[in-house]
Amino acid sequence: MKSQLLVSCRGLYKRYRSSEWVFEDAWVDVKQGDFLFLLGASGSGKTTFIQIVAGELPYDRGVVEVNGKDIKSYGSSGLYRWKRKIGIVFQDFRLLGDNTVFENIALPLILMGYSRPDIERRVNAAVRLLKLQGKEDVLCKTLSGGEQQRVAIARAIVHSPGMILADEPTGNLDDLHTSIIFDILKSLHSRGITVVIATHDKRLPLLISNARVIMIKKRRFVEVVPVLRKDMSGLASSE
Ligand SMILES: Nc1ncnc2c1ncn2[C@@H]1O[C@H](COP(=O)(O)OP(=O)(O)OP(=O)(O)O)[C@@H](O)[C@H]1O
Repeated sequence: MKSQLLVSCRGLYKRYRSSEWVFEDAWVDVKQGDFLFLLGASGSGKTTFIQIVAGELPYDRGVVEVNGKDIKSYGSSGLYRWKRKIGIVFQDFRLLGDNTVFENIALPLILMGYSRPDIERRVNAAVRLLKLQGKEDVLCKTLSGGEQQRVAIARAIVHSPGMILADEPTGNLDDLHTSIIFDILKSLHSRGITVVIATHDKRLPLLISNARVIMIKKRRFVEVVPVLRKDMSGLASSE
């Protein structure tokens, strides 16, 4: 069966105001069921790409199709429906420090108008999945970095998105916590969720068999086929 294309990015150009191009004629796609790593040096455009796919950032030229339709042609209600299909783990977590773990995870459900019993059921399931039991009433600002990371993932998946976009989901974590986060991401992927991970850490794709690896090089996307993965060693010198 042919995999469905979730994201098709063709000839993308993006720059911020009058600065240098971040993307220049960049092409990439994300298929349903992918476990995809987006690798690139700091400043190469990983966060920019995630924000464009999430419909949060405009771009200059090219086509970015999500679910078969140019994201620019979605009205506000179409964009809202697309956003409900995805979950984003932000690089800086974007948690509300003075709110509890439960409240933070519940936030997207409240905004989407879920009923109170549904919110409780879904948040409790996410809490169990992310192994946050016992922390529900703790203020987020008092959590460790690894715990905050897990809350950020729980909040991203609580509405059962079809795709999760995670920006440096293991940045600043030690190897043990990195492997805990990856076990969780693998488990989400095995439930059918498409996973896209942006990272500068070229060791991470080695944790997942059959992962797709896309590198950002010279303002374009370059797919690294498994047999050529030794090319990833050149990441540090990429632009
Ligand atoms: N709001 C902004 N205004 C102006 N320039 C920006 C803005 N956001 C990002 N940039 C620039 O765009 C380029 C790509 O940034 P981006 O954050 O997408 O890279 P990144 O690969 O995610 O980096 P990192 O790994 O350090 O987070 C960088 O040169 C950055 O300075």
